[in-house]
Amino acid sequence: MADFPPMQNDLLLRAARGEKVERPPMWVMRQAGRYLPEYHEAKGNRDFFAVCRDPELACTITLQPVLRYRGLLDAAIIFSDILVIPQAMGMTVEMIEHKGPSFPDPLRVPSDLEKLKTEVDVKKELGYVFQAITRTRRELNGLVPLIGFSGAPWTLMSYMIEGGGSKFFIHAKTWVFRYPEESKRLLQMITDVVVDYCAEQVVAGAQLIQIFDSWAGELSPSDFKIFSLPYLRQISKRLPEAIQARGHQPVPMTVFAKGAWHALDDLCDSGYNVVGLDWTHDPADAAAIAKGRATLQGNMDPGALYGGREAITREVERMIKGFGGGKQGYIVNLGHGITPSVDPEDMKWFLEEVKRVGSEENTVQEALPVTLI
Ligand SMILES: Cc1c2[nH]c(c1CCC(=O)O)Cc1[nH]c(c(CCC(=O)O)c1C)Cc1[nH]c(c(CCC(=O)O)c1C)Cc1[nH]c(c(C)c1CCC(=O)O)C2
Repeated sequence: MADFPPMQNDLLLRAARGEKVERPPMWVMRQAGRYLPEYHEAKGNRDFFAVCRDPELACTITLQPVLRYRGLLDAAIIFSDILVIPQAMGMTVEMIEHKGPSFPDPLRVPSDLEKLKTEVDVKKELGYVFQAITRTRRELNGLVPLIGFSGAPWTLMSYMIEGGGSKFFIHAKTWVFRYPEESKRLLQMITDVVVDYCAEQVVAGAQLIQIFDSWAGELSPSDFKIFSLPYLRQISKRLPEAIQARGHQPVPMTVFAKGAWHALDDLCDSGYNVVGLDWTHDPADAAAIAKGRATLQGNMDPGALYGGREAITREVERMIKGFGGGKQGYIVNLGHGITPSVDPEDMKWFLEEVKRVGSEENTVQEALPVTLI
């Protein structure tokens, strides 16, 4: 077992486990990316997936926001992409500048499932991710915990069928409604790979795993229960077992099902320590539904970062107070990834304001008259 440096800041891990903390930990989805000039400098004109496959470069880029916002960010998230799983399953994925991911040969009919590998050796196909994780965990030297991640089965299935981003999800919806059994077969194939992939990330040094179901909101509430939730549950049940089978300790797990506001109650009982929220949730309403069953993570509208300092301060205060001050069961994040045109100084202001407001003594709960508690 790898021997990593002791942690200097484990706020994220304690909050994820539901412990009381001095202030809510904070990190930002897509914190390593295009809004940072140093990202463009490190990437140069290399292909996006070539950068993902270079552990040294992936490590450098992962550390960039943590070093720039030193003392503010409480976690690093490994620089990679959710689409490395379709690649490991035998599909070609290209990242096209200013357009996004593109699959030249997507799955269009059920017989296309035969094109996928039946057995995926994640160590062989995705070894570069594990190397990047181990290297980054060492380089971090205990500064903050390192988050590993995977796409959720439904989101990955959608990409594999659509062949890229989509407006109407014509192809993915055709599968859901015309080929439900074959859809479930594909979801199961992906789930099996996700479990192995995440377990190996933990073996390599990841200290928390987040599952991104970025397209969960495309499913109706009843279809979410059929085509997404069962597989998310399978992951949260099987992943700790898979980690233990490899002789390691399970780590906290986060589920982020964007757009699935209707499923919050179910997600709080789905075996994850943390439930990520997008900005369409009202913080106090979400906390009332969660009732302490899971730590909540989120959820400022990423667009508020375009609003200037006053707007950022207002939104940070509203968010943290809405989550009851955040000293238990809460992790600060945006409601989705930070966008490429955000000014890094505005991101800094956001983080500083979170630290200020999150460190305040008077949380909503503490301010309640003693007789009410
Ligand atoms: C849906 C999804 C993808 N990738 C990811 C998701 C889930 C999160 C979400 O919903 O936003 C996850 C992801 N992608 C990336 C990370 C790195 C770690 C981090 O969060 O800092 C993470 C966690 C790097 C990236 N992934 C990508 C970039 C930009 C690549 C570039 O042009 O340099 C980065 C830094 C490319 C990517 N990758 C993907 C898309 C749609 C795109 C293009 C459009 C976009 O950037 O939003 C698929």
